[in-house]
Amino acid sequence: MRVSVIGCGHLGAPHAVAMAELGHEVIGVELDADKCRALSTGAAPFYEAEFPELLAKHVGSGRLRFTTDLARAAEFAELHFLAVGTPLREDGRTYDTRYLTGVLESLVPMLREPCTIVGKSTITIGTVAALQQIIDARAETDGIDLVWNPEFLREGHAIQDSLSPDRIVVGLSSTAAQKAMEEVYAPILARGVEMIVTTPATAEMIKSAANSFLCVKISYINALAEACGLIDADVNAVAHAIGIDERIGHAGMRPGIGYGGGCLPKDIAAFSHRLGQLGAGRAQALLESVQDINSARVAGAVDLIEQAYGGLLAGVPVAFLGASFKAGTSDLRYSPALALADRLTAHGARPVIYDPQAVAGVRQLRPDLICADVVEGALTGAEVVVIATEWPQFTRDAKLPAKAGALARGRVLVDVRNAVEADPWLANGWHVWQLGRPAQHPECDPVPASACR
Ligand SMILES: NC(=O)c1ccc[n+]([C@@H]2O[C@H](COP(=O)([O-])OP(=O)(O)OC[C@H]3O[C@@H](n4cnc5c(N)ncnc54)[C@H](O)[C@@H]3O)[C@@H](O)[C@H]2O)c1
Ligand SMILES: O=c1ccn([C@@H]2O[C@H](COP(=O)(O)OP(=O)(O)O[C@H]3O[C@H](CO)[C@@H](O)[C@H](O)[C@H]3O)[C@@H](O)[C@H]2O)c(=O)[nH]1
Repeated sequence: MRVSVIGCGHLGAPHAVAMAELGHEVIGVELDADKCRALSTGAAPFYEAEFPELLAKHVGSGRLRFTTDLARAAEFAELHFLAVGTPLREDGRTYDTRYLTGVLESLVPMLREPCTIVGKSTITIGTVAALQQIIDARAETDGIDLVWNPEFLREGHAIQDSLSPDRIVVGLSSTAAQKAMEEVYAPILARGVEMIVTTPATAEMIKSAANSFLCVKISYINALAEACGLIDADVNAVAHAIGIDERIGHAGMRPGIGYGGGCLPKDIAAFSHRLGQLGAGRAQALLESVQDINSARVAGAVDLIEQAYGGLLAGVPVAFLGASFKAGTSDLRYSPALALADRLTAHGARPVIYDPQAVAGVRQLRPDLICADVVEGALTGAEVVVIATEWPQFTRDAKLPAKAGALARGRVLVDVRNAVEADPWLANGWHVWQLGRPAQHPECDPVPASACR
């Protein structure tokens, strides 16, 4: 098929590449000229595994092109994916849909043939009906169908999730639209992936419900981490043990400093507000308490760092490892790691940030923060080492404890992602602190933490 992808960011660019990999002719439309230029030369504008290779392959073959000119897409494609951003408005609880409405207001009058417009951006309940009105008012030809096809990809797994999704959800209202969706996803459907064909309203609900449930799970284990901290119990052991029951599962049960990123925080905020508007007060109250738990995580991490250091943090040099909102991405949107760096700074600490993929982004976004180009730069002279993002370079490198020991002044490791394997750190004389777990000490483990101070 001839396909366009309008908005080539963290969702749209991998989706465009995936569509080319499925065999379609693809034109990506990206408003940001620098990003568009980079993509056109096969250069990835952000870190995402497997993306650069497939981008170069399909730009090279000519099957995938990028432009800033929407008119080229209007003329070329029989199916248009919308993948522009839907950030929160300043009120912090409703989506700003101006990018979606802007694209539709421009695109629809340019269309000369019947075609399918497929929304992938995340929206709230009732938005498709409002967007349909734009099409009805501006279309100059019949046969323009609007479908909502929410996306479930995770950053860091964007290619894999696009090519092998768990399910495909399509909210639509015509058989022509259903045929178009079956055609564009045919190679995936042929592998047995289920396509859930439903109404636009149900598709909107499915996406909001999925992301908010992920938040519920994360906040549940994080609330248990708080409780474990009160009784010297081990939340990692709790998560492991309860997750063996397949009704609970291990996925999405890693305790830490809370969910961040460009999706979960905004999506649960918008969904809970919308539920309130719709009169679903109990569901709204549930999601509000999930958000409260999440908001408290960063402050809890500062308390743990103070406890681990054994005093106030004013003037204390901290090796701050990690800045992106999770491992596997350079994305800094709503990063709990950056929020923690800010809070430590507000307590007078002196964090020096190192991240394997996000240092350039931090320097651009937050020139006030101090960054190091290499991990050694952050470690040198540190009194405390904080693992703020669970990159395997920090959590699985057995040589890091000795390297850190040679460069740092203190031997205090605080892992606010509960992801580190403690043994190599303990063997190198480090004290290891994690959220909702008893501290581990080199000489006197398994004696309770308080006995070591
Ligand atoms: N990031 C993810 O993993 C993910 C996953 C599922 C759903 N989503 C949803 O997808 C949407 C996009 O998210 P994102 O993370 O890719 O955002 P993003 O900010 O990375 O990308 C959006 C892109 O759209 C471009 N754009 C804006 N207006 C445009 C226009 N008129 N024409 C062409 N391009 C335009 C922007 O320049 C930007 O590059 C959001 O609704 C988000 O909630 C994102
Ligand atoms: O057990 C866990 C899992 C995740 N997180 C945190 O939760 C946030 C989100 O993680 P993840 O869900 O992996 O990242 P995203 O790439 O933002 O993906 C989510 O948001 C996308 C945008 O809507 C959806 O498409 C995906 O299905 C959904 O997982 C990050 O800060 C993680 O560190 C935890 O703290 N514990």
